[in-house]
Amino acid sequence: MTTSSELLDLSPVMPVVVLDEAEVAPDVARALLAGGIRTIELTLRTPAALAAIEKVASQVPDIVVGAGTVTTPRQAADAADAGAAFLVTPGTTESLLDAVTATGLPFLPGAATVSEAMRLTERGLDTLKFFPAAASGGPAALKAFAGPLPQLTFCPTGGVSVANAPDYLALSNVGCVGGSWLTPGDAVAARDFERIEALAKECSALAA
Ligand SMILES: O=C(O)C(=O)C[C@H](O)[C@H](O)COP(=O)(O)O
Repeated sequence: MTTSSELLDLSPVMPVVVLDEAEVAPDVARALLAGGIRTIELTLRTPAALAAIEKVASQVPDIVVGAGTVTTPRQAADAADAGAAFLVTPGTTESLLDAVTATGLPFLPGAATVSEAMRLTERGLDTLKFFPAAASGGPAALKAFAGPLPQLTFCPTGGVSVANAPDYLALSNVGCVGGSWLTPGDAVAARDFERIEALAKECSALAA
């Protein structure tokens, strides 16, 4: 996997995962894989995140592990050092873009408006995260983006569910959707990997 566009082709849903304990990360990744999901975005929202990325990268080589919630240049470098294979940012600033580009990793920069998407196009980028998707207009907004900006492909995230994912996935400019519902906090805390696998199966059956 060398490009962000290939990243979106791996699974119809990119799990957005928040972990409080790094130890559980490999089993969460294995449950997702068993359910047919081939990517995992571990968000840098918790102190455990970088260690979790390291563990998945070294122990579960069949899943493509990335870092999400990358909001500072330092986090971009730290995630790359931890072994992240891709980076995801909720929004973009010039310094953050410089830092994620410097890692050499594929990345999904966040945009919520046409102007933000156009600025990223000026930087040579064509594969973006649309965040917060539901609050920014949902599928109707993305469908409208495709008129003036048909060259862009999005991963909408934020308020996406198994129920509304098909509405996004049916659009010409959506490669996959992202969401946290595959790995509910209570399922992770209870080590209920069967539930995570079942949620992953439901997602991998969605048509991309
Ligand atoms: O953490 C980030 O980098 C984000 O940009 C936000 C997450 O992708 C969304 O918060 C997930 O949204 P839900 O699936 O609605 O829980």
